[in-house]
Amino acid sequence: MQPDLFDNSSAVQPQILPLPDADVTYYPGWLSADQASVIKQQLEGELDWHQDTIKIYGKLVKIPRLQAWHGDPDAQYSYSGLSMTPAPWTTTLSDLRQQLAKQCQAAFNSVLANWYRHGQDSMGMHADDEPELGKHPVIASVTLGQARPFVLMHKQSKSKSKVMLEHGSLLVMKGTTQQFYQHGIAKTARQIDDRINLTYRYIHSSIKSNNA
Ligand SMILES: O=C(O)CCC(=O)C(=O)O
Ligand SMILES: [Fe+2]
Repeated sequence: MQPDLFDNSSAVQPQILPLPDADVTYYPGWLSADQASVIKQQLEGELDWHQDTIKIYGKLVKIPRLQAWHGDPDAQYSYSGLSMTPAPWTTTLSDLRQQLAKQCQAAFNSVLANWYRHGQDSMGMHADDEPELGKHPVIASVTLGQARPFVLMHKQSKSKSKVMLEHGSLLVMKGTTQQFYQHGIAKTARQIDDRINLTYRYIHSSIKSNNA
Protein backbone atom coordinates (compact mmCIF):
# COMPACT_ATOMS: atom_id res chain seq x y z
CA MET A 1 0.00 0.00 0.00
CA GLN A 2 1.25 3.47 -0.80
CA PRO A 3 1.53 5.50 2.41
CA ASP A 4 -0.52 8.35 1.01
CA LEU A 5 -3.39 6.17 -0.19
CA PHE A 6 -5.23 6.85 3.03
CA ASP A 7 -4.13 10.36 3.77
CA ASN A 8 -7.60 11.57 4.65
CA SER A 9 -6.54 14.87 6.15
CA SER A 10 -8.54 16.76 3.55
CA ALA A 11 -11.70 14.70 4.12
CA VAL A 12 -14.97 16.49 4.76
CA GLN A 13 -16.19 16.70 8.37
CA PRO A 14 -18.11 13.66 9.66
CA GLN A 15 -21.84 14.06 10.17
CA ILE A 16 -23.65 12.45 13.10
CA LEU A 17 -27.13 11.57 11.83
CA PRO A 18 -29.82 13.01 14.12
CA LEU A 19 -31.63 9.68 14.68
CA PRO A 20 -33.20 8.74 18.03
CA ASP A 21 -32.07 5.35 19.46
CA ALA A 22 -29.23 5.12 16.93
CA ASP A 23 -25.56 5.93 16.55
CA VAL A 24 -24.81 6.55 12.87
CA THR A 25 -21.98 8.71 11.53
CA TYR A 26 -21.46 9.59 7.87
CA TYR A 27 -17.99 10.45 6.59
CA PRO A 28 -18.27 11.91 3.07
CA GLY A 29 -15.01 11.73 1.12
CA TRP A 30 -13.47 9.27 3.54
CA LEU A 31 -11.54 8.12 0.50
CA SER A 32 -10.69 10.54 -2.28
CA ALA A 33 -12.60 9.98 -5.52
CA ASP A 34 -9.44 8.65 -7.16
CA GLN A 35 -8.62 6.25 -4.32
CA ALA A 36 -12.20 4.98 -4.31
CA SER A 37 -12.16 4.40 -8.08
CA VAL A 38 -8.88 2.46 -7.93
CA ILE A 39 -10.16 0.33 -5.04
CA LYS A 40 -13.46 -0.34 -6.82
CA GLN A 41 -11.68 -1.56 -9.91
CA GLN A 42 -9.40 -3.82 -7.86
CA LEU A 43 -12.33 -5.36 -6.02
CA GLU A 44 -14.27 -6.03 -9.23
CA GLY A 45 -11.51 -8.37 -10.39
CA GLU A 46 -10.35 -9.68 -7.02
CA LEU A 47 -13.34 -10.75 -4.98
CA ASP A 48 -15.24 -14.04 -4.86
CA TRP A 49 -18.37 -12.62 -6.53
CA HIS A 50 -21.43 -14.82 -6.80
CA GLN A 51 -25.18 -14.43 -7.02
CA ASP A 52 -26.85 -16.34 -4.20
CA THR A 53 -30.20 -18.00 -4.42
CA ILE A 54 -32.67 -17.77 -1.56
CA LYS A 55 -35.98 -19.46 -0.88
CA ILE A 56 -38.99 -17.15 -0.64
CA TYR A 57 -42.32 -18.87 0.06
CA GLY A 58 -40.82 -22.14 -1.17
CA LYS A 59 -39.54 -20.63 -4.41
CA LEU A 60 -35.87 -20.27 -5.31
CA VAL A 61 -35.03 -16.73 -6.40
CA LYS A 62 -31.71 -15.10 -7.19
CA ILE A 63 -30.91 -12.21 -4.89
CA PRO A 64 -30.82 -8.91 -6.81
CA ARG A 65 -27.08 -8.17 -6.58
CA LEU A 66 -23.71 -9.96 -6.49
CA GLN A 67 -22.07 -10.74 -3.17
CA ALA A 68 -18.72 -11.79 -1.80
CA TRP A 69 -17.77 -12.73 1.73
CA HIS A 70 -14.15 -12.43 2.87
CA GLY A 71 -12.48 -12.61 6.26
CA ASP A 72 -10.54 -14.56 8.86
CA PRO A 73 -11.04 -18.34 8.55
CA ASP A 74 -12.70 -18.52 11.97
CA ALA A 75 -15.20 -15.74 11.18
CA GLN A 76 -17.82 -18.33 10.26
CA TYR A 77 -21.48 -17.67 10.27
CA SER A 78 -24.46 -19.90 9.83
CA TYR A 79 -26.98 -19.26 7.14
CA SER A 80 -30.00 -21.45 6.40
CA GLY A 81 -28.43 -24.27 8.37
CA LEU A 82 -25.09 -24.02 6.58
CA SER A 83 -21.87 -22.91 8.19
CA MET A 84 -20.16 -20.53 5.78
CA THR A 85 -16.41 -19.95 5.77
CA PRO A 86 -15.25 -16.63 4.31
CA ALA A 87 -12.88 -16.39 1.34
CA PRO A 88 -9.42 -15.08 2.36
CA TRP A 89 -8.54 -11.40 2.66
CA THR A 90 -7.17 -9.68 -0.42
CA THR A 91 -4.55 -6.95 0.00
CA THR A 92 -7.09 -4.27 -0.90
CA LEU A 93 -9.61 -5.55 1.63
CA SER A 94 -7.08 -5.91 4.42
CA ASP A 95 -5.56 -2.45 3.82
CA LEU A 96 -9.05 -1.01 4.18
CA ARG A 97 -9.68 -3.12 7.26
CA GLN A 98 -6.62 -1.61 8.93
CA GLN A 99 -7.74 1.94 8.17
CA LEU A 100 -11.26 1.22 9.38
CA ALA A 101 -10.02 -0.32 12.63
CA LYS A 102 -8.13 2.91 13.29
CA GLN A 103 -11.01 5.16 12.26
CA CYS A 104 -13.64 3.25 14.28
CA GLN A 105 -11.41 2.07 17.14
CA ALA A 106 -12.95 -1.36 16.62
CA ALA A 107 -11.82 -4.75 15.31
CA PHE A 108 -13.25 -6.32 12.15
CA ASN A 109 -12.73 -9.97 11.15
CA SER A 110 -14.85 -10.12 8.01
CA VAL A 111 -16.40 -8.09 5.24
CA LEU A 112 -19.54 -8.59 3.19
CA ALA A 113 -19.26 -7.04 -0.27
CA ASN A 114 -22.33 -6.23 -2.34
CA TRP A 115 -22.19 -5.26 -6.01
CA TYR A 116 -25.29 -3.46 -7.25
CA ARG A 117 -24.95 -3.76 -11.03
CA HIS A 118 -27.74 -1.27 -11.93
CA GLY A 119 -30.87 0.36 -10.54
CA GLN A 120 -32.77 -2.92 -10.36
CA ASP A 121 -30.26 -4.34 -7.88
CA SER A 122 -31.22 -3.63 -4.30
CA MET A 123 -31.22 -4.82 -0.71
CA GLY A 124 -34.45 -5.26 1.24
CA MET A 125 -35.02 -3.62 4.60
CA HIS A 126 -33.25 -5.59 7.34
CA ALA A 127 -31.22 -5.16 10.50
CA ASP A 128 -27.75 -6.61 10.90
CA ASP A 129 -28.82 -8.18 14.15
CA GLU A 130 -27.70 -11.81 13.82
CA PRO A 131 -26.57 -13.22 17.19
CA GLU A 132 -23.04 -13.74 15.81
CA LEU A 133 -22.63 -9.96 15.49
CA GLY A 134 -23.16 -9.42 19.23
CA LYS A 135 -25.49 -7.00 20.98
CA HIS A 136 -24.08 -3.68 19.79
CA PRO A 137 -22.21 -4.35 16.55
CA VAL A 138 -19.97 -1.76 14.91
CA ILE A 139 -20.62 -1.95 11.16
CA ALA A 140 -18.40 0.09 8.85
CA SER A 141 -19.85 0.57 5.38
CA VAL A 142 -17.72 1.86 2.49
CA THR A 143 -19.32 2.95 -0.79
CA LEU A 144 -17.54 2.82 -4.16
CA GLY A 145 -19.20 3.98 -7.36
CA GLN A 146 -22.76 5.10 -7.94
CA ALA A 147 -24.30 7.05 -5.03
CA ARG A 148 -27.49 5.35 -3.78
CA PRO A 149 -29.89 6.49 -1.04
CA PHE A 150 -29.55 4.43 2.14
CA VAL A 151 -32.88 4.20 3.92
CA LEU A 152 -33.11 3.85 7.70
CA MET A 153 -36.47 3.02 9.29
CA HIS A 154 -37.20 3.02 13.02
CA LYS A 155 -38.72 -0.38 13.86
CA GLN A 156 -41.36 1.05 16.22
CA SER A 157 -42.26 4.51 14.93
CA LYS A 158 -41.68 3.43 11.27
CA SER A 159 -40.22 6.87 10.65
CA LYS A 160 -37.84 6.85 7.67
CA SER A 161 -34.65 8.79 6.97
CA LYS A 162 -32.41 8.74 3.93
CA VAL A 163 -28.74 9.42 3.53
CA MET A 164 -27.13 9.50 0.09
CA LEU A 165 -24.04 7.28 0.28
CA GLU A 166 -21.53 8.87 -2.03
CA HIS A 167 -18.48 7.51 -3.84
CA GLY A 168 -15.66 7.15 -1.30
CA SER A 169 -17.89 7.64 1.72
CA LEU A 170 -17.93 5.73 4.99
CA LEU A 171 -21.01 5.14 7.13
CA VAL A 172 -20.52 3.75 10.63
CA MET A 173 -23.45 2.22 12.49
CA LYS A 174 -22.99 1.22 16.12
CA GLY A 175 -24.60 1.14 19.57
CA THR A 176 -28.31 0.37 19.42
CA THR A 177 -28.73 1.14 15.71
CA GLN A 178 -29.41 -2.49 14.65
CA GLN A 179 -31.73 -3.02 17.62
CA PHE A 180 -33.96 -0.07 16.74
CA TYR A 181 -33.60 0.36 12.97
CA GLN A 182 -33.83 -1.49 9.69
CA HIS A 183 -31.95 -0.30 6.65
CA GLY A 184 -31.85 -1.04 2.94
CA ILE A 185 -31.18 0.09 -0.63
CA ALA A 186 -34.27 0.52 -2.84
CA LYS A 187 -34.51 -0.19 -6.55
CA THR A 188 -34.75 2.71 -8.98
CA ALA A 189 -36.02 2.88 -12.58
CA ARG A 190 -33.33 5.44 -13.39
CA GLN A 191 -30.40 4.41 -15.60
CA ILE A 192 -27.56 4.45 -13.12
CA ASP A 193 -24.04 3.11 -12.77
CA ASP A 194 -22.93 0.23 -10.62
CA ARG A 195 -21.96 0.46 -6.97
CA ILE A 196 -19.88 -1.71 -4.65
CA ASN A 197 -20.56 -1.55 -0.93
CA LEU A 198 -18.38 -3.13 1.73
CA THR A 199 -19.66 -3.76 5.24
CA TYR A 200 -16.91 -4.63 7.69
CA ARG A 201 -18.11 -6.60 10.70
CA TYR A 202 -16.90 -8.63 13.67
CA ILE A 203 -18.33 -12.15 13.78
CA HIS A 204 -18.28 -13.88 17.16
CA SER A 205 -18.23 -17.37 15.67
CA SER A 206 -18.75 -19.10 19.02
CA ILE A 207 -22.23 -17.57 19.32
CA LYS A 208 -24.60 -19.88 17.47
CA SER A 209 -27.56 -18.42 15.69
CA ASN A 210 -31.05 -19.95 15.82
CA ASN A 211 -30.95 -21.23 12.27
CA ALA A 212 -27.68 -23.12 12.81
O1 LIG B 1 -25.26 -1.43 0.29
C1 LIG B 1 -25.44 -0.88 1.37
O2 LIG B 1 -25.17 0.30 1.57
C2 LIG B 1 -26.04 -1.67 2.52
C3 LIG B 1 -25.44 -3.01 2.70
C4 LIG B 1 -26.01 -3.71 3.90
O3 LIG B 1 -26.93 -3.26 4.52
C5 LIG B 1 -25.44 -4.98 4.33
O4 LIG B 1 -24.49 -5.48 3.70
O5 LIG B 1 -25.93 -5.53 5.33
FE1 LIG C 1 -27.14 -4.30 6.43
